[in-house]
Amino acid sequence: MLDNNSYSAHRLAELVSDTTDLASIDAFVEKVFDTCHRADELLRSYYSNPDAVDVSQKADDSPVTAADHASHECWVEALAALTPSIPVLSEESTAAELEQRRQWQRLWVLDPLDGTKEFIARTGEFTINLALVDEERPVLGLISVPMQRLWYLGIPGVGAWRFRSAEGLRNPTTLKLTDFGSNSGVTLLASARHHPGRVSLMMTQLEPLGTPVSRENAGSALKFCRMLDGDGDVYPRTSPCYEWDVAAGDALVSAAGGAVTTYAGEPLRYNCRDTLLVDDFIAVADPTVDYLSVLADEHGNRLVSPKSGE
Ligand SMILES: Nc1ncnc2c1ncn2[C@@H]1O[C@H](COP(=O)(O)O)[C@@H](OP(=O)(O)O)[C@H]1O
Ligand SMILES: [Mg+2]
Repeated sequence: MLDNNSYSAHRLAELVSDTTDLASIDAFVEKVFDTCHRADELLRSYYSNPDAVDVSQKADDSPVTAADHASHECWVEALAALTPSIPVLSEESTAAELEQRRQWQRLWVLDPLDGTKEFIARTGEFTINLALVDEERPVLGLISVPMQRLWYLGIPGVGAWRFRSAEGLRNPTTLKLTDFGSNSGVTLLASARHHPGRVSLMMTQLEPLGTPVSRENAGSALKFCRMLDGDGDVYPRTSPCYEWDVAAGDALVSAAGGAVTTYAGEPLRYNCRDTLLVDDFIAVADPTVDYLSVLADEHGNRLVSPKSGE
């Protein structure tokens, strides 16, 4: 599947070189997919048995369920076996487990269940996000969509693909954002929960770049997947979110020829601050379109803030 001869593939091979018995990056990806199968099954089994979901509130008042914890345990155990020297930063890691994280140059960034509110509300719009980060940048991103039985894998500099989980590594669809061409309109990606006033302000700002401006809703990291499917042009984030919500999508969109940047046009950097909240960002399918000229000011600040439009 992969071009194992490219520079990025060699670099990735080096990064995971403590993995034993793996002849190629394909073999490595296959092992990751084995775990994905198991975690997907776990999430689907909780999803079909709401009585077992057991919702509680975290310190930041966001919900967490038995499904988040089960997926976390599944991944942490599998990644420890696959890449013993690469630590895991998960949404469900404890503070003690993350105490040394700023010293980690290379790490897995995991959201074992992104879209917990959607999972509880039974919209099906939840994902698993996994990224391998090296020196503050993602070098591999995987988003699993358990209810659609799809996996999206991106390796910047190598490529991006969508797989049907039933087929594993066989018959991937290559994802190239440039293949979709341009039409006259602009489709903005947002969550159904995102504030309508804020989203409509941004839609008005986008009008100089093409009309009609339309909105496509998708929860959590599914916004990245919709962009990779050719169903969205721009995903400007207006509300806070964490590194595990974004790192895998960043790798995937970049690998497919799009871009994810701050509002100053800089790449996002991971695991390099005390906070795990990610910088405000904008993901775009076509980096030649100057979205920042209408969505940011000359200092690189977004024009629509979390309080705008309320
Ligand atoms: N006020 C807030 N602060 C930080 N992160 C937030 C937030 N509101 C939503 N999020 C993040 O956004 C994710 C949902 O994405 P979206 O808003 O695009 O649908 C949540 O993922 P989890 O469900 O994994 O907690 C959560 O991490
Ligand atoms: Mg989560």
